[in-house]
Parts: sequence; C-alpha cells; structure tokens
Amino acid sequence: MRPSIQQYGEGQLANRGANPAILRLAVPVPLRRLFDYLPPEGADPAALAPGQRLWVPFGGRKLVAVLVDIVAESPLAELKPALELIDRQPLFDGAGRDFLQWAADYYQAPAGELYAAALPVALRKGKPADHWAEQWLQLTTEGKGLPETALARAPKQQALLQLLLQKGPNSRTQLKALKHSLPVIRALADRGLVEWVAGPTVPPPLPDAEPTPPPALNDEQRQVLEAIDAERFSVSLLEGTTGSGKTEVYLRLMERVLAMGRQALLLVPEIGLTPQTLRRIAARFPERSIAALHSGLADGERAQAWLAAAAGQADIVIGTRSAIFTPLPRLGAVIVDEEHDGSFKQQDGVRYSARDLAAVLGRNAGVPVLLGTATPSLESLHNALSGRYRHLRLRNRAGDARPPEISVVPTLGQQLDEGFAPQSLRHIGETLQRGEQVLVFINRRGYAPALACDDCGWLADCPHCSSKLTMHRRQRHLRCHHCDYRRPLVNSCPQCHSRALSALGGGTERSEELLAQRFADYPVIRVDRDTTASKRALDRLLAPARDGEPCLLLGTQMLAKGHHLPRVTLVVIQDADGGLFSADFRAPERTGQLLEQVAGRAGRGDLAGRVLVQSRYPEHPLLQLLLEKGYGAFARQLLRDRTVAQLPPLRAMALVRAECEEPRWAEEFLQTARAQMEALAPPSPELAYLGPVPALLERKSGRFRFYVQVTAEKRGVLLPLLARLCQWAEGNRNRRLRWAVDMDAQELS
Ligand SMILES: Nc1ncnc2c1ncn2[C@@H]1O[C@H](COP(=O)(O)OP(=O)(O)OP(=O)(O)O)[C@@H](O)[C@H]1O
Ligand SMILES: [Zn+2]
Repeated sequence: MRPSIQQYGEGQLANRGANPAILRLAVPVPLRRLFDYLPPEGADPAALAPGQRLWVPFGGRKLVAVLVDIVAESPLAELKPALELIDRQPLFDGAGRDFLQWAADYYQAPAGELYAAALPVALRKGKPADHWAEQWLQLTTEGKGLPETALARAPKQQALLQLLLQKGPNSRTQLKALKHSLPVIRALADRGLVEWVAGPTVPPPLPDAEPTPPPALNDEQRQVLEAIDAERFSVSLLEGTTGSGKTEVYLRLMERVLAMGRQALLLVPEIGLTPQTLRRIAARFPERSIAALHSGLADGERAQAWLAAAAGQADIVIGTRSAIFTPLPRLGAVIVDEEHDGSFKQQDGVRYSARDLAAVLGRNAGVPVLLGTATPSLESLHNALSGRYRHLRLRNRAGDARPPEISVVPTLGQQLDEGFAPQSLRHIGETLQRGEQVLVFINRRGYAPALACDDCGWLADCPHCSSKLTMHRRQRHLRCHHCDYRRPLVNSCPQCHSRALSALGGGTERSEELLAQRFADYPVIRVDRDTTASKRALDRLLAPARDGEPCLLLGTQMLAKGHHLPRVTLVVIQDADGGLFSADFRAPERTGQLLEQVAGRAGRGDLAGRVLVQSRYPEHPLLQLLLEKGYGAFARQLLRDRTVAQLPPLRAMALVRAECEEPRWAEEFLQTARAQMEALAPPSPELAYLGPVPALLERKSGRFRFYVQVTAEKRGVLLPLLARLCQWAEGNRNRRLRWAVDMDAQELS
C-alpha cells in the first residue's frame, strides 16, 4: 500500500495556537539545548510545522536548523526571527523527532548535531526538498468516473487507465519502469482523463537484477520465522552459523511486513552494502521500491533516496549506520545484519550505536527487531542469554553445504616464507590445481608495518602519532594509518645513513608479491582499502572469483564478511595471534569474530571447505576453544570472564574523553571532570571510576588523548551524571582542548 498524495504531509494541521508562535529549533552547534526564534518575517503561521527546516542566524553565521516544537512563550525576552522556511512539508514526523530526542538524551548529544547527522548532506546544507519532488500521474474527476473497460478499443490507454484506477496515482519513474509510453499518457491527458501533479519523491532506480524465486525454507529457518510476530515489538538475536541462510530469513521477514503495507529497514555494516547485496534484494522484490542509503551515492541521489524513505514511498530501506535516523512513517520491521560489526558504532562526533538504537526504534514503533550474525557481540549474547532478547538459532548450513574442517598450523620454529608455513603453501597450490579458489586473510594492509635500520636501530615513526609508519612499496611511501601522514620511502637511514634497512613484519602487499610469484599461473586478487577505493571497485575485483575460475584472493577484513563465493574451498589465516594479547579487553572478542567469519567463507557451495589457521601459540586456551568448539562456546567463555572482571556487558560503561596538544591540559580537565562526577555520585560497589588514563593510542594527529572510565551496575545511574558533566564541560573555554562523552564506548583507543 502506498500512501496517497493527500495523506502526505498531514503534520501541517497540528500545533496551531492563538498566540504569536515561537519556534523551538535544533541548531547544529555543539550545545545541548534547543534555541528559540520568531517565525521568519512575513511567514504564514499556518505554513509552519515541526519537522521542517529553516535558515536561522546564529553567531554571525547562517545555519540550517530543524523546527522541533512551536510554543507560546520563551524564557528569553528578545528573540531573533528565523530567516527563511525551507520546506513546505515536514521532513521528520513526530515519531522521528521523538526518536532523535531519545538518542540525544541517551548519548548526551546536542540535538542539533544529531538532526544534522540524520539528514543526508544535500539536505543538511539547505537544499530544498522540492528539488527532488516527483511528477505523479493521477486520474481527473472525469477519469475516475470511467468504468475499467471504457477504452477497450485502445488497449494501451486501457491498461494505463486500469493501473490508475486500481493502484491510484503513479510516479513518472514507475510508469517508465512499467513501460507506459509518453504518447499514451498524452492521449489520455488530451481527453481530460489524467493529469500530472507534483508529489513525493521516489527512490533512484537500482541496477537491474534478474528476478529470482526464493528457495524453499528448511525446518530451522521456518521455526525462526514462526517465532517472530510481525505485529508487535520484540528483539530477537538470530545466532546463525556462517552460510546458514540468515539473509533468507531477513528476506522472508521483509516479505511479510511488505505484505502488511509496511516498510522494512535493513541495516548493514559499512563494507556489507555491496552491489552484490543490493542485487540480491532487488532480485527478490522486483515490484517494490527500494531505497539504498550508502556512501557510494552522489549527494543528490542520497537525498532522493532519503526523501523517498521519509515520505513512505520506499518499501525497503537499506543502509549503513546513519540510516537508523531516517524517519519511516510506516515502519514494519528493523533488521540488523552482522550486528556485531564495529561500524554500527560511530566513533566520533555523535557517538551512537545504530545496533542499540534499532531496539529503541522497534519499541517505539511496536514492530519486531531482528539482530542477525554468526558471531554475536557479547552485548547481544548477554541480552539473549538473560532473556531480554529472544534467542533464535540456525545451527546448520543451508542447502547442502557442510561446515569447514579447521586445523592449526604451528609456526614457531618453522621456516616461514614471507609469513607462510610450507604446509600452507602446499595446500594453496593443491587447491588451485584442483580448479578451486583460495582465500588468504592477512589483517594488515601495506607492505610492512614498520621500517627499521639494522645498524643503529632507527624506526620510522609518525611525527604526529604514537605509532610506526607503514611501508607501502608500490606507492613508494611510508604512511601513518592513524592520521594519514605520508613521506617518501627512504633508501638509507636518516639517522646513520646506513643502507641496511629492513621491512619488519608483513602486510597484504608483501604477501601478494610472494603469492603472485609462487602461483604465477593463477590470478592473485588483493582486496584491501588500497585496492578498493570505491564499492564498485570491490565488486569489479571480485568478478573473476564470482565467475568460478581458480584464483587466489588475498586481503584484510574486507574479505571476511558477507561474500558468498561457493568455489572458495581453502581459507588460510596467516596470523591468528594478534588480538589475543592486546590491552583492549574487547580484542579477543573481535579476533574471535573475525576468525570465525573468515573461516566461514570456506566451503559454502557443494565443495567441502578447509581452514588453516597459522599460530605461534596453538596451545593458547582461547584459541583452542575457538577452533575446537566454535565461536559460540568461545563467546560464552568470554562472557564469564567479563562477569568476573565486572566489565561490559555485565556493567554499563561510559568514557569521558579529552585530547589536547598540551597533555597536561587534557589530564587536568579530566581530573576535574572526575571530581565533579564523584561529588555527585561517590564511588561505590555499584559505581566505579578509573583514570584519567592515556588512550591506547596515546597521541594522534599531534594531540595527546586521555579518558576517564565510569562503570555502573545500572545504566540509569550514568545518564544524569553524564548530563551534569556535559553542562559543566560546555562551559570549558579552552578552544584547543576537545572533549567528548562516549556512552557504551566500544574502543579504548
Ligand atoms: N532454504 C534454503 N535452501 C537452499 N539454499 C538456501 C536456503 N537458504 C539459503 N540458501 C542459500 O545458501 C547460501 C547461504 O545463505 P545466506 O547467504 O543467506 O547465508 P547467511 O547466513 O546470510 O551467510 P553469512 O552470514 O555467513 O554470509 C545462499 O546461496 C542461499 O541462497
Ligand atoms: Zn600519524
């Protein structure tokens, strides 16, 4: 069901008072409050409604603000008028505004910045939404009065008439897709039966996809779907092994809510929104209008997709993190794919978690929320095991695919060739010879993570960060992966002029060199951030692999998720040890997820899969648990460890962060911040403070970084505390010091 043009924009009728109205606006500035303005001079009060954008003057600048409320009185005596109304229709409906306010309160974010984050760039900059308004063809009164068979002698006109009588107004885009030609439309218009009117935006068309019928569900999938009630709110964790057909479950849930006349929102990780994903969804729902919101779109297309979603014109909305803020007037289900993925948490600016907000959005709308993954975050697993979320499982691979066989290749004392054990290289060769594909996972891009002088011990450091420079041989430079500082590759040591320089450690570029040499008869495809500047580049790179030719794929975590390449039968993980010894308590969890996801790329088709995991410490208990019992058992053990250590998700955790070129200022700021919080809520068994301590990456882009960590048994204790802290910190006049509150922080770096 599509809303008719008359329904669109009904918000305008609300909120009329007799008093001269005062506009309460969310202005995009880092202050945690709303701002009152008078209506623009000469504006028709009846044209104003919450959810519209206006231009406002602010501190000598002109900003795009969003109208949140219209009130009768303001505590301020003198108000400035807003400059100009931008939208005729509200962009945010009441539910959308309530949701943003909830998020602002929870994450201690300035509402204006959150509204700005919710809008696509073109709208954030003030471009009028009318720019993307679509032409709609509707029947005139005379046309509506005709019987369906009135034009039997002109079949094309008759078909169009029938369409409009049955489905109501149709957009120009859709008429084109349905192949109703302009001359036919003109013929009806000349007879006074149809007319064009301006109406809501429709999403830009997706690339063509062959419609594909769904596979028959297996028993496990059917049980999962039966457990989800599409009529009411619930949060379900779908813990389904890799290749178990989770995506199929998403598609069926979407189908169900679409049939109810609702919209489905699908959130995917940043690297998951590939043309392949879009094709799969478009192929299943050829009749539906689908809005994809991703960074690969031009600003205009993105605005168009967003407006179509907000106007209720898109049936399916698929997007990355920020798509959670798209107002969806007929939301029917929220699905989060790969819910454990770190990209759902924004790490700067407004630090929200789209995964966690999905549950709030579902609750507000009274619709089901489905979090799917093969490797649940400990947060979601804890919620599922404690009964807060429903726990749904898919234990078997879909179709005929079997789970891969996993073995460890010990590397200590072995003669390694650029990081590869002889056994691994032998298996790679044999697999290629059988005409199958190999995937090699290396968690580091570039040629080598450090360059050192063998004579004096000089190391290439980043001058701005507490980190080493990575050597990129092809581009002939050294680069910092934290701040992007670059300098040309040197041939001799800048300190002692020795020419004995060594590249330490390995990266994708270095392994590519070796593998291309060793297996010269086969294509070697390197996939990392350096080879895939755009989403399309990744799609193109993977094309030979999709065609099924024997080839060697090698890359970083970009290869770990979402790809379905049925002819990959061998996965080699070059180094499993990295994350087992980090200072970040979340590192083992992330390592486990990554290894399981990479391993899950093996043997997804008819051919059996095999995984080789190279490790220096094959006896490490966590690694053993992961490899022998799988991620499920591994994660449950980590959860027990976190309970003992009183860490999230058993406790709520927030960080107050500060960074400054002058380390003392950041530390002093945080000491005062901690004292302020302790004065309000002294430490107790339920509430603990730590710090200020230096962040794991102590210096970044020239600034020293510290944090204070607050953990509490109940989340509710933290919110008022942090709100008061923000009030105090907003008064901080040191312009060179940056501070932030990070609720449910994911990174200690
Ligand atoms: N009921 C089914 N019968 C036959 N094949 C199926 C069924 N369900 C899914 N498949 C197929 O199995 C393969 C894997 O399914 P899908 O990609 O949905 O798994 P997934 O759990 O989302 O995978 P992952 O998260 O590991 O990427 C796909 O090719 C899909 O078409
Ligand atoms: Zn740097």
